[in-house]
Order: sequence, then structure tokens, then C-alpha cells
Amino acid sequence: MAQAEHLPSFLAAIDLTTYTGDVKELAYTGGLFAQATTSTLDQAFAILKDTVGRIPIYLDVSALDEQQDVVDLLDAGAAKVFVSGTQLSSLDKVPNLDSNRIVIRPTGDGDASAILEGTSYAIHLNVADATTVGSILQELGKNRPPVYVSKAQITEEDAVELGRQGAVPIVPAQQFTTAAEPADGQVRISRVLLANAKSDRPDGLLTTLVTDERGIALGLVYSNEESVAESLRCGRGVYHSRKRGLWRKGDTSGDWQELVRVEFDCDSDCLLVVARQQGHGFCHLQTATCFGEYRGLSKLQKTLQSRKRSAPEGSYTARLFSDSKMLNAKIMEEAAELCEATSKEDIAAEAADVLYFALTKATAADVSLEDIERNLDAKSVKVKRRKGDAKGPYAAKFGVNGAAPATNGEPKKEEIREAESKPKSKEDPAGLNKDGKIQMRRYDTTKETPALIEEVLQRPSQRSTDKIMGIVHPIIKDVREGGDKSLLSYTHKFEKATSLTSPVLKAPFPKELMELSQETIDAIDVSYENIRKFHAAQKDEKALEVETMPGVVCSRFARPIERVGLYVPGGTAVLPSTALMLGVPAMVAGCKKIVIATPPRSDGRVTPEIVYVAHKVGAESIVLAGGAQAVAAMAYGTENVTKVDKILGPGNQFVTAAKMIVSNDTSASVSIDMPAGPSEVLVIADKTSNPAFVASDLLSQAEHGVDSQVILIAVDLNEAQIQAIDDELHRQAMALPRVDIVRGAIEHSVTLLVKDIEHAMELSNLYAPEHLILQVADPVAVREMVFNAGSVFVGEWTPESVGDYSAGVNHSLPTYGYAKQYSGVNLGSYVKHITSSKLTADGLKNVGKAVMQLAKVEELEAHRRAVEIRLDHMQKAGGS
Ligand SMILES: NC(=O)c1ccc[n+]([C@@H]2O[C@H](COP(=O)([O-])OP(=O)(O)OC[C@H]3O[C@@H](n4cnc5c(N)ncnc54)[C@H](O)[C@@H]3O)[C@@H](O)[C@H]2O)c1
Ligand SMILES: N[C@H](CO)Cc1c[nH]c[nH+]1
Ligand SMILES: [Zn+2]
Repeated sequence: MAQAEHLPSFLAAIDLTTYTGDVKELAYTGGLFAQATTSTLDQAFAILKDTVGRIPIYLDVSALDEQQDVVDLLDAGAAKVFVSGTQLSSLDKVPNLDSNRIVIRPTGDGDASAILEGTSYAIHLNVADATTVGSILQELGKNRPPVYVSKAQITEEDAVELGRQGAVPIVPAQQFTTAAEPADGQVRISRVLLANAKSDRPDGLLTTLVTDERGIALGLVYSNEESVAESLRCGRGVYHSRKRGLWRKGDTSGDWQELVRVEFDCDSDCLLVVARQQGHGFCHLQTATCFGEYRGLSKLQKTLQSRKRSAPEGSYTARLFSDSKMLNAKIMEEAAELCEATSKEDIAAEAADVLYFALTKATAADVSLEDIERNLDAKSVKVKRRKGDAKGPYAAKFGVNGAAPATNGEPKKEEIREAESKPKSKEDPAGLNKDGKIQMRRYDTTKETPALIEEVLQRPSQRSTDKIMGIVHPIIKDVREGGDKSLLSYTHKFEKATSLTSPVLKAPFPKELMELSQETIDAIDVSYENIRKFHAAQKDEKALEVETMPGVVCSRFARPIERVGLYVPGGTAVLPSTALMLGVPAMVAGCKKIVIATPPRSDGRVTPEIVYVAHKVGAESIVLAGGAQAVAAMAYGTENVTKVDKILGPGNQFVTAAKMIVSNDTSASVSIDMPAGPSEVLVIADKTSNPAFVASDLLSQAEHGVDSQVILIAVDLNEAQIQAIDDELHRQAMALPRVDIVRGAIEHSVTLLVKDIEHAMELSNLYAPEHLILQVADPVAVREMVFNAGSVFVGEWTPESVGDYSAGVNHSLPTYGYAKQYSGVNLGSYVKHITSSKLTADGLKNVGKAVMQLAKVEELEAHRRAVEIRLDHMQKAGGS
């Protein structure tokens, strides 16, 4: 499926060696395209610096040898980079790099369609003629990725035709013109810009939204080719008035507009003109917009700008503008108050004050909101993220980033902690978990309200369900309709496994795909055997039989679910242990077809450990796909993926949402195990616990993902004992390879101080953790008090990780509080229970009266007669 993306109407190719910065008319629309080579790198950085946030710059970097140069160019704000296939495979591994910023540049033009087939990256085609492009585009159909096209001798007709087909033509900048009558070989900007325009009006006019640079709507007008061409020519807002024809805004009122940008909306039926309004405003009523005056920050900016021009002498604003020391003092004062604010209202009020004084400082220096937002946008495209640690005196002041807390009147650590113990809201920014020290926020339940404790026990917020559903529904539909081809294209997109040609690996699995070290084989074998034993013991070997009345025998027997689909996550970590946890019970239960789905690596292969487990449990196939697409393929089946009856296994929000959707679709006829999402653990520790053990258990779940959550309930611990756990947590975390993930998880993790084990268990049952660890004096007795938990780990010698891998219990467990109503995966998850009843004649005589009476009550006469007819028959037979 093509990436949903807003494409420019064209790119104007410039030569970095001769570029002088004169791109005025071209800057109003489209983007600039240039070749960055080792010798033109400096110019490339210069143009990016010059245009960042104003003109999108597209760079062909296929001649650069150093990947770091490419990343630096993206960091400097390049909109997209055009890369070779070899560069792509290494760029793939760069964290935070948005795949939408990469365009693949196949070499040669012969087999472009073959290269395009199945890829989800945008493509740059360098072709001989427009007809070839036309036919390639047609062949690729609507769902193709974005295509950029350049051509040796490109004419206006070529560019227009390409635009019509939805491709982005690349035209040498010097060929572009704003002249009404172009000379030979020239290309009119307005024509290419409007190539794909669609008017939904009978008069052919284009509905035009006019906004300011902040995106605030100024008004709605109309345009046509003539007005657009004129607008580009003179750099002003020019429109088409239905009464007066060509309308150069401001010619009579003086309220004219400086043109900033012209572009189309997503489906090219509405033109967007971004303009800098001069004079009173856009509206004929002399207001800023046709919808009234500005509000919020725009209004504040307008007021400050006008005060700067003419503030009454002695007024407060005039003082602020003229006294920079006073202004700086106000900014610091308000920032400090914002740090101290805790309630929603106070934070809103203090943040407003900070913004007011900050904007005053900006206005004094002629810096506008638009400049500030451009700066924010430029930062948002950075690939290399700043660590964002607090610096210098501020780090010391708050004792973060390992800095010693300041003395000399500055708050000491104990003072901060003291402040911490005051009632606070969940989002309290003064929480101890600053990004330097890895530390959980701490709440004393004897001092806080129960409502606050319940609030802090909320799971980390997940992306909105609507948003996730909005992403997942189309994926499911695509795979259901497009089968293997769609499934593959999603794998190419998400897993970047572009070399993969078949979405399924069928058993018997080739030996070379499961080559492992002997230690790994031994470890898998030990775990396999323990999991097998524990799950085999859960088998109902014999049917259950109960004689409810003399001659009335009820029984229940189990049968395996025939075809099961097991989802083994593979996004943030490869989890062969999950393949064991799902595959072994399926095998023990006797499921006939075991299908395992897991996202492949970018080389298209599955981790050998997973292949080995699949082989051991007798899986019939491995679906090389992840996410919602894998779930859909197993729910509905495709040409090569076997349809299953039940889908089991944990996964991220896309996987969980897809499981929910398919299980609700009666036409899919598929059930699921449970919602199992981000890992979590709750540890209850008392004075007998070992701080290092406690910290290690918390960290073992925190390292799963930034959305994991870990909770410590400290039972009657004193400050030194809690501090010992905190210190251990920080020390051990800093030594972990996944420390960044841990940091993210700890952000929304908490320590709760309670007085006794009863309160600890009350909170634990309320939270219903996926894993509950009891590091307390009498853990077996405390286990009796557990009502809601996925799996319990009893005593100091039972780390949670033994359950994750090898003890024999299952690690696929309900999260997010679902332990209140769901069990974790167990043998019962793979079987159905069928009941049967067998009556003798006496049995029917004994129970028949009750049946007939109830059937009568329900007025279901046929039910009643089914008994009566038999009883009559017995009577006749007995009488004869
Ligand atoms: N509760 C349990 O028993 C248990 C056990 C193991 C793992 N887990 C949890 O399972 C989760 C695994 O998540 P994961 O992400 O590592 O792997 P995953 O395999 O669940 O998800 C990866 C897939 O997500 C899809 N995806 C990613 N971004 C997408 C996007 N923007 N749009 C659509 N699809 C997208 C891709 O298809 C990708 O293949 C973790 O939260 C982990 O803690 C839970
Ligand atoms: N703790 C996870 C379940 O929440 C499972 C797992 C797999 N590998 C390591 N841990
Ligand atoms: Zn784990």
C-alpha cells in the first residue's frame, strides 16, 4: 500500500555549485531538488540553513559514501533524501529515521516497474520519456508508493502529464517561468502546479482557503489559473472574484497580502494560500479574519507588536520592552512559579504567564510566533534526538543527571523529597523521576488520598483506541481482500524485509534456518520439557461424569481446537520464549494445525530459535509477518496462510486491536485468548526483602518496553530501606544495555508506601498485575490473599524471569488489569469442553416432570411433547 503522504506538485532541480539563493517564485510552491556530493556538501548544508522551515529541500545523496553525512543532512532539515539500494539497507537501521523521508533511487531505467513492485518506499524514476512513465504508473495502479520523475529533456506537457498522473515531476529550475507566454522549452509554474487540480464547482473555479503562517484561517475565496499565475508573478495574494474577475487583494483597501506559499489539499480540490496579511486584516470588515478577530497567542502577538510600535510611555508593557533586566527577571519568576504549580488551573495560569513574558521578549527582538514555530518544526525533524538532560545550575538545583544538589540556599535533596511527600497530582512535574536519576515516583499511602493512589496506579496512557482502530481496520481489510500480496507489502513496509517473496515458511523447516549453539539448544530443551510437564498435568485425561439424579448422567470431555494461530511478538525484542509458551501447550493439547506468526528480520528471515521451537512443537508453518496484518492473515486465511480457529499470543496495540476486531467479526469465525499488552510487574517487599533482588525484578519487566509499568509496594519500610531499593534500582539500571527503555518505563512507575501487608494486598488486588512478586516474610501465607494476578512468584528465590523462560508456568498473561477476569494462557486455552447427557428410562421418568413444566411455562409445546411422547411410550410398553 502506498504511504499516505502530501506530495508537492513539482520539484525544481538546482545545481548546488551555481546556486545563488534566488528561488523567489519557486519558493511559493513545490520544493527544491539538488544533488549532494562530497564536494557540494557545504553548499547543501548552507541551503538547508537558509531555507529550513520555509522551502522543502530534497537531496539526491546517492553519491555520498558516508552514512553519517546523510543523517546529518536529514538532521539539518532535508525534507527527503534520495538514496541507492545499498544506502537504504544501512539507513534502515538508523533509529528515529522516518521511512517517509527516504526515496529510493533505482539505477538505470529499464526495470523500474520490477523495482517498484511491492515496495512501500517512495521512488525516484529517471526515465527516457513521459509515455514510459505513464504506462509504468498505470501498471502500478492506485496503491503505488509516491513516485518522483526526472527526464533528460522535460517539457511543460511532460510535467503536466506527470502531475495529472499523480507523480511529482522534477524540472530544472531554470526552465520554470511565471511568464504568461512561455518561450520554447520553458515550463509555467502555474500550469504544473494546477496539473492535478480538481474543481468541484460547475464554473471550474478552485475553492481557496487563505491562512496566515500559523495556519489560522483568514477567509475563503476562489482562484483560477489566471489568478494563480498572477499571484506567483507578483508575490501577492491574488484571487478570482466572482463579481469583479481578477482580484488583487488590497489594491483598493490597502490591506494587501504578501504571498508565502501556495499548495493543494490532500485530494487537490482545495487550494491553500498562505499569506502575510498587511494593513487592518483580511476581512472587508477590517477584522483579522473573516471569522472574527484573532484569539490566544496570535491575539497576544498582535497586541504586543502594536504596543511595541506605540506603547504609552510609562505603561507596564513599555517598561518591559525597554528594561531587559526586568523582563528577564519576570521570565525567571514565572518559570519558577510554573515549576511549583500542581493543580490544572495553576499550571494553565502559570504557563500563560511564562508564554506572555517569553513572547514579549521575542517581540522586543522582532522574533515572531511564526519564527518560533518554524524553529520547533525544524527541531521536530531531527533524527539525532537531544538527550534533553537538565544542565549546569538547574541540574544541580534539582539534583538530576547525577549532579550533586546545590547547597548555598538552594534546595537540598532531602528538601526536595520532603516536598515530594506533599499531596500532588499524578503529573506532578516535581516528581523525583527526573531524566538523570532513574527513580520511581514515591507516594506514602498514609498521607495521600485513596483517589490519588488509584490514579497513580493507572496504566501508562495508550494511544487512543480510535486512532489505533483507524490504522488497523484498513490493514485487516487489505489483507482480507488482497491475500498474500497485501500481507507481503505490509511486511516490506513495517519490517523493511523487501527481499521477502513469500509470506509463509512451511514445515519441514530447513536445518540451516535453525542452526543454534549447543547452549541455546540445551536451554530451549530444558524449558520446553518443564513447560510440557506443567501443561500436560493440566490435561483432563478422563471425562468428568456426574449422576445428577438416578439415571441422569451428565459428562464433560475436552477436545483440542483444531487450528491455532500463535502470535510471537518481534517488534522491540525477539521472543522465542513466547513461541515456547504458546507452542508447547498447543502441542500438548493435540491441536492439529499449529501456525506461528512472527515479524521477520529485515533480511526476511525468522530468528533461528523460533524456527527451532516451531519444529519442536510440530508447527505446520511460520507466517513471516507481524502486527495487524499477521492477525488478519491467520483469521481469514490467504492463498498460503492457513485459516485458524483461535489466535493466541501477546503483542503491541496494533496486534491487540486486530485480535479484538477479528474476534468480533462473525464471518471470521475466530476466537482469541485475551488482551495481553505491555508487560508489568508488582513487587511487594517488606523488611526481610533483599533490596538488590527487589530492584532486579522491577527492572526485568521495565526493560521490556517504554510502555511497561512496574510497581513497588513497600510494607512498613523506613527511609533508609526504601533508599536502598532506589539506589539499587538506579545502579543496576545504569548497567543495563536497554537503559533507555528502562528510563521510559520508570517514568510511569511508582513506589507506594504502606503500613501493613493487608493494605499491600488490597492495592495489589485492585491493580491486578500481570506478575505479582512476593518478597515478604511468609510468602506462601500471603499468596492466599491473592485474588487478581496473572502469575505469582513466591519468595526471594523466585525471580520473575524464571517464569518468563523455564520454570514451566506460562508467561503469556493478562495485562492492563484484565487479570480481574482472564486467566493466562494454559492448557484450557487450547481446548473446548463438550458436554454430554445420557438418561435411562428411569432417568427420564425422574426428570421429565420438571422439563415438561418448564417447557409449559415457556410455552414451547414441542419441547414438552418430546418428553411426553417418550413417557407415554414407556407407559404403553409397560402396560402391554
Ligand atoms: N503480556 C504478555 O504475556 C507478553 C509477553 C511477551 C511480550 N509482551 C508484550 O508484547 C509487546 C510486543 O510488542 P512489539 O512492538 O515489540 O512487537 P509486536 O510483534 O507486537 O509488534 C510489531 C509489529 O507492529 C506493527 N506496527 C508497528 N508500528 C506500526 C504502525 N505505526 N502501524 C501499524 N502497525 C505497526 C508492525 O506490523 C510490526 O510487525 C510488548 O509490549 C511486550 O511487553 C507481552
Ligand atoms: N515478561 C514477558 C511477559 O509479560 C515475557 C517475556 C518474554 N521474554 C522475556 N519475558
Ligand atoms: Zn519478561
